[in-house]
Amino acid sequence: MVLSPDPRPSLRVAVLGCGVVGTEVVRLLTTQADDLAARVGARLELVGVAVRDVDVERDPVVDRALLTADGTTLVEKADVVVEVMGGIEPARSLLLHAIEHGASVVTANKALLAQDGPTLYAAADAAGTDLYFEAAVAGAIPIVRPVRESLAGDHVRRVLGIVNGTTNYVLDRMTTEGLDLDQAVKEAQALGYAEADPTADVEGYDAAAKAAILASLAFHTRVGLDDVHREGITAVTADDVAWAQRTGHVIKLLAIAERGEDADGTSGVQVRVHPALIRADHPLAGVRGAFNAVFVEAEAAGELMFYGRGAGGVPTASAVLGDVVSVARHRVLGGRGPVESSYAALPVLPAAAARTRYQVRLEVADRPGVLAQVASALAEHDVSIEAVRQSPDGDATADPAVAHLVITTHTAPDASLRATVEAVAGLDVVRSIVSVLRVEGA
Ligand SMILES: NC(=O)C1=CN([C@@H]2O[C@H](COP(=O)(O)OP(=O)(O)OC[C@H]3O[C@@H](n4cnc5c(N)ncnc54)[C@H](O)[C@@H]3O)[C@@H](O)[C@H]2O)C=CC1
Ligand SMILES: N[C@@H](CC=O)C(=O)O
Ligand code: NA
Repeated sequence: MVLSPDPRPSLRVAVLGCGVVGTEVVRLLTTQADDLAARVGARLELVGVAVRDVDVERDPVVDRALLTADGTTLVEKADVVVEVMGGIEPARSLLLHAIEHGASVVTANKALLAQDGPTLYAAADAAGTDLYFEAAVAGAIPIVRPVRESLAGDHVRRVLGIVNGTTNYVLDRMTTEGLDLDQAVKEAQALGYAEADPTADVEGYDAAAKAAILASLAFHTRVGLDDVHREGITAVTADDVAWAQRTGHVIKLLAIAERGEDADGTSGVQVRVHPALIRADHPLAGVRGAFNAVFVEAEAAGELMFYGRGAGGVPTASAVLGDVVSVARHRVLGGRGPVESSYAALPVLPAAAARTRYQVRLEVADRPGVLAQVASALAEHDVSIEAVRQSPDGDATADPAVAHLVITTHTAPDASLRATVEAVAGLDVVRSIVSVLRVEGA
């Protein structure tokens, strides 16, 4: 029997990078080829995969004949370029080159978008092509599209969530299995969750990049990596994790982007990433392993929650392919996806403007009147106490002259809370401040 050729046009797809995500993108492009063709209205022809070293042993799904070390030439012959190599260069130059040659681009590269998104947007705008990046924030979870498109008619007030799978996995393993940070990071690397350099995860850079991207989309304002207040999880100890549990909390690395006001009344947005205590019965506390969850609070829509797999090659490839189908459809049917929206240009406020609560653990002299001194230091800074707890039996320090206090404050500006902790640390009766953690998600 002679098969008649497929009458549909075809689009040439190039993939840059063939690691954890790239391999799964190639697998989906190959194994789902017929369904993708039906959904797009054109066959997606994989014309090449750019890698550093073509001789490295790879998953058999990747046809060796398609490998090339010359990404520049590859992108010149593609209609759609998928960038999953990570890092700033050469990813940035290759994407710009691809766009200049008229390609639509899909990237999972949050580091690049948070550093130089506006350049990529401007290039895509000038060339009349698409720039899509669903996989760059919270892996498989549809969150970029909902914030960029579905909520385009609403007024977003706040975005709060867990957007880094590696640190969530690590904190979860520390909480449930008592692993130390290094052991848990090694596991996350083996599972394909961690960035090429896991420092990006544990120091909060990856979450900060995602927070910057979400804030830019939610508030129609350019927010870059440097605008995000960032604290990672390296200072979180096993003792912090145990104390969190004792006080009915879990520790999560949170990304928070919200509208707010500075001390002088300036309205703007405040974006931060830091570990925080969350009440054990809060929905975010139940986000386990490498899963992510993002809450979006919008004026008309109310509260929305997005939950799913935030890391890993297979789930992330799903988000990449969703974007590939979208940009490919635009090439077949005409039209384009959204361009950059930064018209609101809101001021980005410092972390000091954030309103939050603190839980402070401190060691004090175990004698009458100490609590009153600590309480009055807080009151002088207008910080009120929600709860005070003394170390329970069996957990007191070995020295009977020293007591362990856990103070949880009510909400106050971060700047006041910081000043309060400094004042408390300076009291004669205070031996040491053991830890200071924010409490979120009241
Ligand atoms: N692994 C995950 O769970 C997720 C990763 N991402 C993002 O996806 C991108 C890729 O991540 P992974 O696949 O995990 O990284 P990976 O390190 O496993 O893969 C990157 C691949 O790109 C190749 N590459 C790097 N520089 C190159 C160059 N100059 N020329 C040719 N090839 C080059 C590397 O050799 C490697 O094979 C990154 O931007 C990452 O942030 C996004 C969401 C989830
Ligand atoms: N390293 C990232 C991968 C996805 O973005 C993470 O752990 O979340
Ligand atoms: Na996503």
